[in-house]
Amino acid sequence: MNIVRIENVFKEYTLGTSQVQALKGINLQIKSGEFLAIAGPSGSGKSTLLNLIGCIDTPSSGKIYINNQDVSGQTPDQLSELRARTIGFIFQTFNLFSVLSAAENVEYPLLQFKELTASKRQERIIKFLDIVGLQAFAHHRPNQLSGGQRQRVAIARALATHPKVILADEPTANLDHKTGEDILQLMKQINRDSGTTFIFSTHDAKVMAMAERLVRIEDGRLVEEDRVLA
Ligand SMILES: Nc1ncnc2c1ncn2[C@@H]1O[C@H](COP(=O)(O)OP(=O)(O)OP(=O)(O)O)[C@@H](O)[C@H]1O
Repeated sequence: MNIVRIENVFKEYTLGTSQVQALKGINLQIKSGEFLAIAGPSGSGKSTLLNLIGCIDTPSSGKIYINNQDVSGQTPDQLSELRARTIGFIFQTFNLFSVLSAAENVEYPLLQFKELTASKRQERIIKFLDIVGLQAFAHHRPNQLSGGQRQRVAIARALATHPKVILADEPTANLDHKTGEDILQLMKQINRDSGTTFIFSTHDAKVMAMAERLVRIEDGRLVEEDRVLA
């Protein structure tokens, strides 16, 4: 099943009096369970594409289907519901709340789900901090954690809502090479164990090499047949 289907998508930004064509006719299908890298140089359109897939922004034209739902016809409330229940986000700057502990950061997105009791939330916090190897750091605040540990908290937070797709915009950009590789390995392990689809952007060749499928974007276009890596 295709968890993401993108049909002839264009995205144009207005910057002052000029127009920037960030995406120029993107077609892409992503199957449930894929571990996919979107690679390309700075300014090529990677973040724009991830923001569209994540329903943070809408295309200028073309269609995007997430989990077989056409997102263009949805109201802002429907989109935020789809986002909350289907998509997890990981950012290059981690985006953790500095005044909350690791456990509270993981709990935060769960608070919007009224059907989850406090004890169910606790179960998920313990489960996902355990998966990312941070059970001993549950009460630490972000400034008491290393960059790699902060990104692990962000991964646990993204997983906690049981999303179908995790979107990661340059998840290793602020990490040293070894830590970045460990984070990618962890994401890959979770992908294999849980079947969660991962879509991440990168311009780092070593990170691309760890993807199972690689799609290249250049100047707003997919520039070559995407290839499945060994
Ligand atoms: N909000 C915006 N307003 C105007 N132009 C924008 C906006 N966001 C992105 N752009 C432009 O769209 C193009 C694609 O940008 P995008 O951020 O998607 O690239 P990217 O591949 O993610 O780059 P990077 O690797 O540097 O993050 C660039 O030319 C950029 O300047």
